[in-house]
Amino acid sequence: MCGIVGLMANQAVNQALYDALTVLQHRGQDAAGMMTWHEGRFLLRKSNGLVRDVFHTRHMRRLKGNLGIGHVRYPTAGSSSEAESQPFYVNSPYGISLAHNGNLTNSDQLKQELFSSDLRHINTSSDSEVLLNVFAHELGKQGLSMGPEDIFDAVRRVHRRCNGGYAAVAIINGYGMVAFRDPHGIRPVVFGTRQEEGRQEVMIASESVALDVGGFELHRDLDPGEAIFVDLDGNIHTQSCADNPVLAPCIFEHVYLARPDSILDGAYVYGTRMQMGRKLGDRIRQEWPDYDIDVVIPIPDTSRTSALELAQHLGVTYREGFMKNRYIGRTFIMPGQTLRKKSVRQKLNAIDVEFKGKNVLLVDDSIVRGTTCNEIIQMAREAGANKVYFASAAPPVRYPNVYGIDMPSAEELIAHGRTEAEVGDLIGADRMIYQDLEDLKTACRDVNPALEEFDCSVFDGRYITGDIDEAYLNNLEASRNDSAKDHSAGDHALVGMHNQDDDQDDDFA
Ligand SMILES: O=P(O)(O)OC[C@H]1O[C@H](OP(=O)(O)OP(=O)(O)O)[C@H](O)[C@@H]1O
Ligand SMILES: NC(=O)CC[C@H](N)C(=O)O
Ligand SMILES: [Mg+2]
Repeated sequence: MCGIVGLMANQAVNQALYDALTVLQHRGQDAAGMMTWHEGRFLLRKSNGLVRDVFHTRHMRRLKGNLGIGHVRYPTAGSSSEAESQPFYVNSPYGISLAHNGNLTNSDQLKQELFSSDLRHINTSSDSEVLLNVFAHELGKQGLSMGPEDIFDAVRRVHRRCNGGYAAVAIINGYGMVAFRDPHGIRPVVFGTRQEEGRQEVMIASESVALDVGGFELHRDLDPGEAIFVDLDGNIHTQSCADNPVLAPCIFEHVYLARPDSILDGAYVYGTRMQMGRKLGDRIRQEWPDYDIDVVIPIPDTSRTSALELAQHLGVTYREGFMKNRYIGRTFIMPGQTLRKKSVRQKLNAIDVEFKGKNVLLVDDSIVRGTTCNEIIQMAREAGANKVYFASAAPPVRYPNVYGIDMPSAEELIAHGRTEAEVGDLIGADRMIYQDLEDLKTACRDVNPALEEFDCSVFDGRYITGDIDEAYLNNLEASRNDSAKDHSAGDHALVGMHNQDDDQDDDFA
């Protein structure tokens, strides 16, 4: 769940892209990058760190041009090295740069094909470099003087070759900006426009909040399998490029990933989270009619929306019993369990008076590894709570994610192979309440009834792309579990395959 953005404007795009990346920061905290296009040349700045740390004034000054794309990264493949941060670039055909959110599930096979049939070399272990090269190869079949139809044909062939979840935005040198979404629409991508001195400017982004901050009017989401091409005059062309598109967006975007003020596939995330709170309230009423909860306390940030609605629905007092350190980012998307665990205590602190002698219901949006709830329950007890109940606005997370969320290992998921009550015991809760999966889906459909299907694989183990088997999951677990990552976390100092520039002062200044 990285964040992507692309902008075709009639003025310099660097600041607007920076602003958009800042509001997409919750989708990736490991690395950030921006590629602009100016007078037939690509200009790149990318590095590890938050947006504010990666782009300094000297970089911004050099990111010239009226066309550009940007990326914030949360790795799901390869390493967290700066060399695998995005956007990526290939010189042939035309010169293409691409930023990707998601995860390809057949990237090993594609890499092989790229080498042996397409005569292309992949220099990193990133699946996004694979996606770019497949796109480039397919585009290369079109020859010179391409039109929108040729680009859509290339995307059609990308869909036939690539499996998994992907939303991507790209610049084609001399032609314009392209974006496409996988045939299940697993990862989100929207587009919108604004008028600037009578001319249309177009932004494409993972979430609508990026458009809001730039004053763009949201047109719509890309449909599953659809591509959009914006030519250099700002004209928009769209086409469905998949053989059998079926919208099945990742439901975890609504649970946790997206910002509540985003509208994804026609549903306000704020609204879907409120509905999750109501449904959870209904479940408590049903299964625990004589509940003795004195106060409902959310685990900031993401659970706030559903916890408030849950409290109101049950008629119980809602209190902000944990204060969040605003300078610590999201802990779930941090690399490594040691860092995640340490960060929970740094991030959240209890206000004792809200706990002392009370039966508290702590509400989180989801429990994944159990890092947060373990610490939080202890903190509630240390603050003097009488009983500590725990509710999750999502069902138990029991299966790995293969479409762009870094949950590679079933063994690391606290609910894997456990009942709800067993999880409650393990985290030390006096009672445990989980959302029901059907209720979660209904919560989203209550906001947009057109949403029929979802990717719910982390909850039900059903992988919508149909290509995930035991062997794939075993391989993923072995290569990406926490200890495997610790081993490969060595020295990622960049030795300079990319980002060379002739003024050479920037990286050393
Ligand atoms: O069971 P775990 O492995 O701890 O994962 C789940 C927790 O992680 C997320 O919080 P995070 O701190 O990432 O972000 P937030 O501030 O947006 O809630 C999520 O909101 C849960 O609180
Ligand atoms: N979270 C994502 O969307 C990750 C994109 C890509 N798979 C990477 O690892 O860089
Ligand atoms: Mg949280």
